[in-house]
Amino acid sequence: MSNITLALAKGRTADSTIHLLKKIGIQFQDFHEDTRKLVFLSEDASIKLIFVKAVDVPTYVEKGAADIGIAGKDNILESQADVYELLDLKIGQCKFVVAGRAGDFPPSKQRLTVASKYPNITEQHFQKKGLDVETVKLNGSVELAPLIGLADVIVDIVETGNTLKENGLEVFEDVENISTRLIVNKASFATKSNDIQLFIKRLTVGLEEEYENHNG
Ligand SMILES: Nc1ncnc2c1ncn2[C@@H]1O[C@H](COP(=O)(O)OP(=O)(O)OP(=O)(O)O)[C@@H](O)[C@H]1O
Ligand SMILES: O=P(O)(O)OC[C@H]1O[C@H](OP(=O)(O)OP(=O)(O)O)[C@H](O)[C@@H]1O
Repeated sequence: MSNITLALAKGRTADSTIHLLKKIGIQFQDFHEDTRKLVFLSEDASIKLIFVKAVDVPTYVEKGAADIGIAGKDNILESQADVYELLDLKIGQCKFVVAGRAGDFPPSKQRLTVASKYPNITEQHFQKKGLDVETVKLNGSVELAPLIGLADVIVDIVETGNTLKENGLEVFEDVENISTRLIVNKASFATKSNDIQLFIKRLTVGLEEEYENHNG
């Protein structure tokens, strides 16, 4: 019987996460890149995996529908979920930045309008700086906002920097480093302590091995 339910983010980090789990001996036989299936049982029957939209992982874990979640720090921060964050899997590394039209920093305005997929992170960042901003929540293609006058700046993820560059934008300020993290439901951490600690230990060893393989 499976003891732990693990919510895993669909999308660009899923394959690397599945690969890491495989390395520590947790395999899902019927999992493949294009699957439409949402629930999987590991071959050793120790883990039930639910495959959910990245932004929803913290919700599943906070509500206890999953004991453990693997998701980006961006979605964990934005959700403000009351969960334990216990491990950095170093997958999906990127960063949050404030960006805008090249050469336009600081925009000559009293109250900035900021477009972002992440309104909570945006407001917290500017609040810390003592700046009152108007936040416009978008669901994608955020880089468009400063180009057509919807916002003065954006708060978004940058990985290679290609999207900013191709749209004539530049980084004004770094906000936070992002990577894939392991989160745990607070009640599960108490009631399933042994199973969860063992899982974390196996993952930690797997990550150390990956690190050693990459660094000679
Ligand atoms: N270049 C990147 N852009 C966005 N997210 C990235 C990038 N590189 C790594 N990530 C990480 O990958 C996670 C999942 O990203 P992905 O774009 O697949 O999900 P999503 O945001 O739910 O997708 P969608 O854009 O379809 O809503 C992010 O939460 C983030 O932690
Ligand atoms: O620095 P880069 O390597 O160019 O990556 C950053 C881009 O990738 C993400 O967008 P995504 O592909 O998720 O599309 P979206 O605009 O629909 O969110 C992010 O929101 C940036 O737009």
